[in-house]
Amino acid sequence: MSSLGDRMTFPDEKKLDWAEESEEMDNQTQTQQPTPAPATDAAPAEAAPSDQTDGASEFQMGSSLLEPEFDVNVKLNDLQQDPNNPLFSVKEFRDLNLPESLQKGITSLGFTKPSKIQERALPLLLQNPPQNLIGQSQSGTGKTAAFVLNILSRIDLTLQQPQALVLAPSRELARQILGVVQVMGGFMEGLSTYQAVPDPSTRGQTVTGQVVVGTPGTVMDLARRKQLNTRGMKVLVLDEADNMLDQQGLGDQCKRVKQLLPKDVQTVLFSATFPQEVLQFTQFFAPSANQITLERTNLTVKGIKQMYLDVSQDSDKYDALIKFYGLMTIASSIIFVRKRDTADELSKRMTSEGHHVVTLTGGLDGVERDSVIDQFREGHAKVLITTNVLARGIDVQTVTMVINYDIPDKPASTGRGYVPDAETFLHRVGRTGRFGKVGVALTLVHDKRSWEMFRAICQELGINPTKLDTDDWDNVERVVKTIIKSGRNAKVEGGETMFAVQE
Ligand SMILES: Nc1ncnc2c1ncn2[C@@H]1O[C@H](COP(=O)(O)OP(=O)(O)OP(=O)(O)O)[C@@H](O)[C@H]1O
Repeated sequence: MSSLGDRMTFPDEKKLDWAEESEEMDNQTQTQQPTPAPATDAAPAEAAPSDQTDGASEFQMGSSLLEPEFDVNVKLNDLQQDPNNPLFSVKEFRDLNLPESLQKGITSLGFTKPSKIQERALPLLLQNPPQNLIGQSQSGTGKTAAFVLNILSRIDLTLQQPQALVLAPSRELARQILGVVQVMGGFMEGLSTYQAVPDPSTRGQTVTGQVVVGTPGTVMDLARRKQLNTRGMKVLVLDEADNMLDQQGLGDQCKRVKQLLPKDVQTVLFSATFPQEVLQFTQFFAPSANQITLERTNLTVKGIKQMYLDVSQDSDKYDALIKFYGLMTIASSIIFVRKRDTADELSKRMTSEGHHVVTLTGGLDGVERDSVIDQFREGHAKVLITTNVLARGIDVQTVTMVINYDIPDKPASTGRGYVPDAETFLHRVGRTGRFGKVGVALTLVHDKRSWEMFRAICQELGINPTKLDTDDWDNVERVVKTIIKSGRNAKVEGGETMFAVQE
């Protein structure tokens, strides 16, 4: 893959008109049981959204990617008044009839208005008798709060036993969700929680927490050893549900956990992505579920500006990366690589050149992983190098740039070779641009195969990225700054877009 011979230029292909740029429309559809609509049966598209970065600058959304030169100011209030924005809402939190203690929890998190997914999902989730829900919404639009508020509103504080279970695909995500439960439930006197992730210090403990958040393997172990009593469970949530049910190992564990829960447990599945084949399967896991789904063309977050660097060969990627970092001050960034070895290698090289980076891969033990993610969250390290283990769900507000050092791929369904993984791409880049912020996603391509994979992903997701020319780094700097300022990928003078744009 890295040989010079692989390098090809595609002057014509880069101008191909197969991905006409379109303003994606937020086409979230909502269907109530008993007639759940498949993802493709979406309601007609609404009007094209206005550009997020055109908002007035009443308060800064923290997107100062290139401090101090570029403060991109976006007014959250403006975004939440745009019916085509996923953060749009006609309701206030108080219209959702949540208990007073939860209203206080919401206020303590600084939330003023619900997002579209919160406004739509919560009335469905809070109904009695409880109903199952499959909920899809773009990355960073507040799905966690939606399922956490439902859970907390159903906890009987007089009963000291597990009543709700959240399963997440990674230790870091489980810890993050638990943190939201604790803050949001901070005004519920006597609320108890339990973190079910591998932890030798809790071995043998009986789980008494009313809300249990963990990874499927640990939860299964706890249940098997009778440390977790599942009889009183009222709610089961699978976050990143498509990933949890799709993956062989996790899927089996989730199914086995579910079998241990009461038959009438309210089952709630959330994700930014539900590929059609997984969505079909989820209906067995969450029968008769209400559904809130998105059309495939609406999955991308508009605040995330897509760019790519085209280098000559695999071994040039590192130099390009370092040059890029040398150009601008980036608040915090995440570099995604395919393999642990690459993460370690990159980390070694960047550290030796004076960059303060941390690395998180599945190769670390739990304590090390906790320490790394905490350092990154607290801003002690500005660059996090990781694999797909952190592609989903992680919410670190200061992340203004995501770099795809390697393009995400997955095993082909035929069992032979690998194919581009658009879902993982979407989740990776979704670590920035959260809840209305502006972020940048930079992808490195270096040969025919990586170019074709990237093109396939862009085509699938309707992305039209801007090419950054590595022969002219001054121009790269100018182009990146212009894109961030203008808030649009196309029509940047001096920045070649991947595909011809039809006006
Ligand atoms: N109503 C709200 N008002 C303001 N901020 C909010 C609101 N709801 C959620 N947020 C914030 O938005 C950010 C993203 O939320 P969250 O992590 O739940 O997104 P998500 O939809 O689960 O994303 P992903 O698909 O990547 O997991 C968080 O920092 C959260 O605190």
